[in-house]
Amino acid sequence: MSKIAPIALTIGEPGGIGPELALRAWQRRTDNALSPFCVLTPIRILKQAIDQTGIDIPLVRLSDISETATAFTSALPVLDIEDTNASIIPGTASPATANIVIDSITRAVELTRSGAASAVVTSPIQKSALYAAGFKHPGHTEFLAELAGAGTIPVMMLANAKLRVVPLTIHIALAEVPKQLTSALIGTLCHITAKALQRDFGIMHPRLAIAGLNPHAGEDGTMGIEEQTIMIPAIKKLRDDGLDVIGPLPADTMFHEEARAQYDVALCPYHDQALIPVKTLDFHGGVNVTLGLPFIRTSPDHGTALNIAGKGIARPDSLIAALKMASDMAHKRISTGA
Ligand SMILES: NC(=O)c1ccc[n+]([C@@H]2O[C@H](COP(=O)([O-])OP(=O)(O)OC[C@H]3O[C@@H](n4cnc5c(N)ncnc54)[C@H](O)[C@@H]3O)[C@@H](O)[C@H]2O)c1
Ligand SMILES: N[C@H](C(=O)O)[C@H](O)COP(=O)(O)O
Repeated sequence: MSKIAPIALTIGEPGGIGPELALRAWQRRTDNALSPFCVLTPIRILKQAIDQTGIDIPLVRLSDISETATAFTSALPVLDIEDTNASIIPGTASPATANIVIDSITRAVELTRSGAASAVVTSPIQKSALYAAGFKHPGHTEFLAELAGAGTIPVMMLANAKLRVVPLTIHIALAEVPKQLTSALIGTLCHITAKALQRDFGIMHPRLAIAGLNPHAGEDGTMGIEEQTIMIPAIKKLRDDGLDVIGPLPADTMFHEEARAQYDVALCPYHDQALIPVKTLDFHGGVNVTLGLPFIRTSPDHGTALNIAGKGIARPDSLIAALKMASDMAHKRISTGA
């Protein structure tokens, strides 16, 4: 298999489960055949997680990310981020550590864009704590798009072995959804999704299914008109462009097993419509991947889980799945030259 550069893993919210999951993932590196990764963080955050959880693994401070592969066999590699020395309390998210969280993401993107890292894998952030510190982006997805440069349109996709979903609108109030859902938005996001499924997931003829916004996909315009005015014209245009698209489908009946067999990805007008089925079908196997970026980014599908942070009981499955997906994507891009 081709060799890839190391994966850059961000620390996420230090008071959440991110630090202990990094320890656990390294601990299970051999069983899961994980590609070498390093964590971008002040090392004391991982030392504290070791003390608190009892996950007793060796750490090694790198002077350069290129040392990751050699170090990875015997210790978890750590690349330093400037410390604010703010105290960290497991189970409490704090704006005082926002600079660490943001620097870790920014540095991971720099390393990946320069080719020193093959992918960014992000640990969960506590959005409210970052907002309190002045962070202006709804989440990673939008922040990464800004770091990627003007004109980047990021597409959030969550995937597990049973389902792939894309929310067409992301972190906005439900009342805003009908205002932001346009034919142009649907068209653009469907094209980005189809291209990414071809390039990174080996699905050469992707089948897209679009969920309606209203109950029963509007019941022919009697329960809402957005299907008629926005969604059906967008789907017609996408078919004219050569894409395999069905919809708008009633959202309540498109996620059972036989229905899921009809498509490769479901695109849904709003966040919860897309994320509830995927997280319900397989929470611990889910990965959040951002399509449309000029670099690879994946993430576990769960959040900071403050209620269990520091106890050593958080499951690393989703982080491991995210690390594996990032590595698979990087290998595929090398082998196909894509
Ligand atoms: N990629 C990200 O950065 C990301 C993703 C989702 C949520 N979040 C943020 O996380 C914060 C908390 O969100 P939430 O409470 O809705 O969701 P959550 O995923 O943090 O927690 C939901 C439930 O699942 C459990 N859980 C989560 N991960 C687990 C794991 N690895 N092992 C065992 N149990 C686990 C938690 O204990 C909790 O009971 C919010 O600020 C949210 O915005 C961030
Ligand atoms: N919407 C995602 C979820 O609920 O899993 C999550 O908040 C992550 O968003 P970012 O990757 O943009 O931070």
